[in-house]
Amino acid sequence: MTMQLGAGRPNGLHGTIRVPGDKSISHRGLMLGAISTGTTVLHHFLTAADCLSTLNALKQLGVDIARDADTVTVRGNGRHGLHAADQPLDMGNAGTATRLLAGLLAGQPFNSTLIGDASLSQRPMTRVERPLAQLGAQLELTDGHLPMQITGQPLHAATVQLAVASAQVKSAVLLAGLFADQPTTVIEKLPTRDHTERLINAFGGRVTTARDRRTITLDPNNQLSGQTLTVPGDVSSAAFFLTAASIVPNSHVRLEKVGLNPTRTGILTVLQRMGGHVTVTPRENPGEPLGDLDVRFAKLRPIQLGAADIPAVIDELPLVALLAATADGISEVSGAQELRVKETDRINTIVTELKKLGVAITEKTDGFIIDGRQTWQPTGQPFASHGDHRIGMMMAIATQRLDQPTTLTGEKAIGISYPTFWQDLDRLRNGAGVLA
Ligand SMILES: O=C(O)C1=C[C@@H](OP(=O)(O)O)[C@@H](O)[C@H](O)C1
Ligand SMILES: C=C(OP(=O)(O)O)C(=O)O
Repeated sequence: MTMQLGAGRPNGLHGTIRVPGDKSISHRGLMLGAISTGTTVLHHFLTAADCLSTLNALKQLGVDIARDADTVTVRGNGRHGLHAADQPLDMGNAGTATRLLAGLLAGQPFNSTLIGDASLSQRPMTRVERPLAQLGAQLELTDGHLPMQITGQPLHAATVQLAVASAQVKSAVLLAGLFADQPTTVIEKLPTRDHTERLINAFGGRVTTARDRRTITLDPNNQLSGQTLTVPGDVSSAAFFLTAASIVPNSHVRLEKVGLNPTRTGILTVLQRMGGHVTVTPRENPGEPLGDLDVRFAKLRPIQLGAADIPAVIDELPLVALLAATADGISEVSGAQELRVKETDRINTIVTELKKLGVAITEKTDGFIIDGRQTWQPTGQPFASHGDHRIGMMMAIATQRLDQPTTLTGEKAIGISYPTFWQDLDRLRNGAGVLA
């Protein structure tokens, strides 16, 4: 499918939006609700394809879940209440859902099979199989990938040192650890998003993080109980409009009620370091930090990012590339080899798409180098998502700087994480609720 995109607006993008709920928190809220006693209500749940894969898988496991617009009600089955599914669980495109569920299902008294779409079936699963095996889990992969057969086992305590900086792997071990006989400790390579830790505690569990921010211990001895919470806006979705307003002249955009968990806000640090004009107004919120972001067009400086910077900005690196493509100098991103195993090889798809804009970008094994001083000279080739939601949205944002219409193929992928992306973009193009 090909979509026509209008030329950028000379007056830029204007207005206020509230982006949909956080994808990471929506997945986790469902899973923890499912094994809690009592009812969990998630307001501002992300009703995108990835989170619906989690919702449907949990229904297949015997959980009663009702959805009314973006409010989801989960009637928890308690710690020992999940049932075997009679069909394989189809995780669609969702890496997070697959890895977290692998952890949750490893310690159940029944077997499960996980499958996924073509992209997910190429993503590495040994990264969860190995650490979970240390707790006694039995996962059988297909040449390191999906389909995954899980033979439910009683799990035991372990201290697990992770080989990759991945919140998905950490969370898989913690969710499995909820079903182990003794406390589980996970030692991360670098601190990664801590939504699982915060949410387990919010549901009445007990997770502690040492001062090094990398050593996390879970005590499995508490029954979780259902909660009512409002999912913060997804900072990874807000990042598209933070970028748009920063690179399209004359823009001024406000993003309300965005999650500002410091393990996720690398894009704000990047924008500040590049000389972007962003103001953060925090709001009171239990559990997860929240706030409003006000952003205006700015002339940007180049930036250098290394391995330690990557986890807090991992999903926003396509946008870092786009920001760098407008900056007054040479930017470099290193230590980002994890991008090669996302929905696409994102290093390759970023480079391929930005080259179509005439951007001076060089591919490295673990990142890219971009000279933003060169004027963009679009080649006229249609832009492509490559089936990757974040690549499709990055290019839709890039075209807001162009003064001619363009086309995008594979736009359907955007529904994986941001089904209302085009409405929000149109709203800002039309200057809805214009700001001074
Ligand atoms: O835990 C999560 O919710 C996620 C963690 C990240 O993956 P890794 O932890 O594997 O890097 C991120 O890319 C993904 O979009 C969501
Ligand atoms: C990498 C992503 O998601 P997942 O790993 O859950 O497919 C993403 O949303 O950018």
